[in-house]
This record gives sequence, structure tokens and C-alpha cells, in this order.
Amino acid sequence: MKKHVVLYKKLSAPLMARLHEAAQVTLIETLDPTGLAQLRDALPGAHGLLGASLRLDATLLDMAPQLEAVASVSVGVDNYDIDYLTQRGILLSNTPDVLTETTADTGFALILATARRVVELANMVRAGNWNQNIGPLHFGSDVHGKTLGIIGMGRIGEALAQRGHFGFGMPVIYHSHSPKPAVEQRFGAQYRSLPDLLQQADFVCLTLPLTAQTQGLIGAKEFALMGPETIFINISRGKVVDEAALVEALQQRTIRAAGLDVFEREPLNHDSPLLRLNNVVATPHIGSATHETREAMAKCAVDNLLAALAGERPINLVNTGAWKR
Ligand SMILES: NC(=O)C1=CN([C@@H]2O[C@H](COP(=O)(O)OP(=O)(O)OC[C@H]3O[C@@H](n4cnc5c(N)ncnc54)[C@H](O)[C@@H]3O)[C@@H](O)[C@H]2O)C=CC1
Ligand SMILES: O=C(O)C(=O)CO
Repeated sequence: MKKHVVLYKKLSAPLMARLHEAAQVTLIETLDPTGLAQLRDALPGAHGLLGASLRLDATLLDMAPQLEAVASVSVGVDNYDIDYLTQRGILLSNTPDVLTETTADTGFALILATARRVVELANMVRAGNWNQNIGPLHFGSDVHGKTLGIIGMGRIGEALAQRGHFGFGMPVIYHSHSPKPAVEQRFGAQYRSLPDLLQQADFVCLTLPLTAQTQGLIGAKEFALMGPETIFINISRGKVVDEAALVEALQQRTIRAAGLDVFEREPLNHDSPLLRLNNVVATPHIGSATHETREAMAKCAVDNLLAALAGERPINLVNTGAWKR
């Protein structure tokens, strides 16, 4: 008998066809209240789950006693109770690598947009307020040659370093769990303690995962170490930052600007003070959001899920402790 897979993300026709061939499929189209009720109804019979952007905690997982595998369509796995999944022997997989370059492109888009004030000034033109040649009031700051600071030198951090070093001639400094000699050799990057990086970087970029150790890593104390010309970029997770402290630093202009793809709460509240600051460029969590990359992520997740349900070890197994065969 075919295993039962519950999708809470719609996939392309070829991927849906692959899943239908291998499994009995229930598709939850959107995670609105109706969709969530459908999900709860489907969980008791589910052997596999595939989706993203849903907090899968013990309460939901307890509704799925037959569950064998969860395939996340994301590299970040902060939405999952990994210890509980492992305890239950449920295999969790993610989609690293295929989104690395695209997410680094997003990071660089935010670097350029904040430094050159692209959104603010484009809005000025659109509003019909470009009435004379611009002067210093509208100038931005250079990106090339400035110091790029990367916190979390993993896959995406390295792809950002590559762009900064080769594309923009930027000296790269980084903070991570430990120094990475290969990265230092390739990009001339230099390791720094977190306080040193915050003091020395012109662009402070977050590319680390949200974990118990990184939650609230950047708060008032850390913003105080940055200078008035520092530009802060977050393409990791909103909860790594104390958002109230960020707002304060931006309002008081103790830092210059922020480029933010992720927020403490998503979607961002329409009345967030961040949206009233013209030194903020806010994007709706678009790090990996291109047609090509989202399809590659979905394929990767389907590969992982079908392997797990066939009794094979998924390539991108996250909780290796759950693999008992
Ligand atoms: N904005 C978006 O749409 C996207 C956001 N992301 C986020 O980016 C994160 C990173 O992705 P990858 O580069 O693929 O992961 P990765 O695992 O390759 O890199 C993360 C790096 O952070 C370092 N790190 C972790 N905890 C640390 C700590 N406490 N102190 C210092 N360094 C620490 C690790 O050593 C590693 O080098 C994901 O977990 C996800 O949250 C990923 C893709 C898209
Ligand atoms: O993959 C992730 O972790 C994302 O945030 C979206 O691509």
C-alpha cells in the first residue's frame, strides 16, 4: 500500500506527478485557518510531511502517530522541534546548497540598496519629488572597497564573501564558530571576535541560523559597538536580533541604515516602526525566492522525502540521531 504524504506547500506539476506516483497525496493549499484545520485532520494518517513556514511542535507532531519523515522546503530548521523528532525517530531533512547563491544575491541586493539609498530615492522620483539636480542630502555611500563583516561563515556567508571580495574589492572580516583557513585563503578574509567585527565592519551581515545560542545575539549592547556609518544587513532570521534595539539604533541614527529580509514576526506588522524609517529597506523574506531556486528546493525536498519513505537515508538528513538503520 502507498504511504500517505501531506503537503502544505503546492509544488510544480512535474513534482506533484512524481509524488502521486509514489504516494497517496493530500495537498493543503494555504496555511490559513481552514488549511490548518485540514492539516490537523490529515495528520493522523500521515507518513510523510513536506512544506515550510509552519512551526511543527510536539503538539502537532503528536497528532501524527505514524509519521516517518518531514521534508522542509528550507535550509533553516528553526521551525522544528528537532529533539522531539529525533526522540520519535522521525527523519527531518532540509534543502541546503541549492539556495546558497540566490540568498547571497539577496544579501548583496540589500547591501547596494541601503548604501545607495535605492528604494528611498526611487520612491522620491515616483512621487514626483525630483525637481532639481540632487545634492549631498541625497548622496549614499560607496560599497566597493568598504569592509564587509559576515557573522556566520557557512555556505551563504561564503557566497557573500565571494561577491564582496571578487566583485567589489571589499576587505572581508568574519565571525563564526571557529576560524576557517580555506575561506581566509580564498577571500583574504580575517577572523574577528564578535565585538571586534561590530566595531570594524562597514557592513555587518547576519548569515547564521536561529538557534538557542543565536536568539537575541544582536541587541542594544551590540548596536552600541557599531558606528554611525555602519549598515546592518539581516538575511538569516529575525529572532537573532532584538528588533526594538534595532529600531532604537536606527531612530537615533547610531547606525546608518538597515537592509532586512527577516523579522521577529512575519509577515511584518503594518504598523512596525521599521516601516516609518527611510533608512530601512525591508523585503518580505525573499532570500531564496526566485522561480529557479524555489523549484530546486522543492525537488530537493521531494527527493529527501521519497528516499526517507523508501527506507533510505535522505541526502540532507538534519537529525542524524534519528537514523537507526
Ligand atoms: N532570508 C532567507 O530567505 C534565507 C535565510 N536563510 C538563513 O540562513 C541561515 C544560514 O544558512 P547556511 O549558510 O546554508 O547555513 P550554514 O550552516 O552553512 O552556515 C551557518 C554558519 O553559522 C555559524 N554559526 C552557527 N551558530 C553560530 C554561533 N552561535 N556563533 C557563530 N557562528 C555560528 C556556523 O558555524 C556556520 O558556519 C539558515 O539557517 C537560515 O536561517 C537561509 C536561506 C534563505
Ligand atoms: O531556506 C530558508 O531557511 C529560508 O529562509 C527560505 O529560503
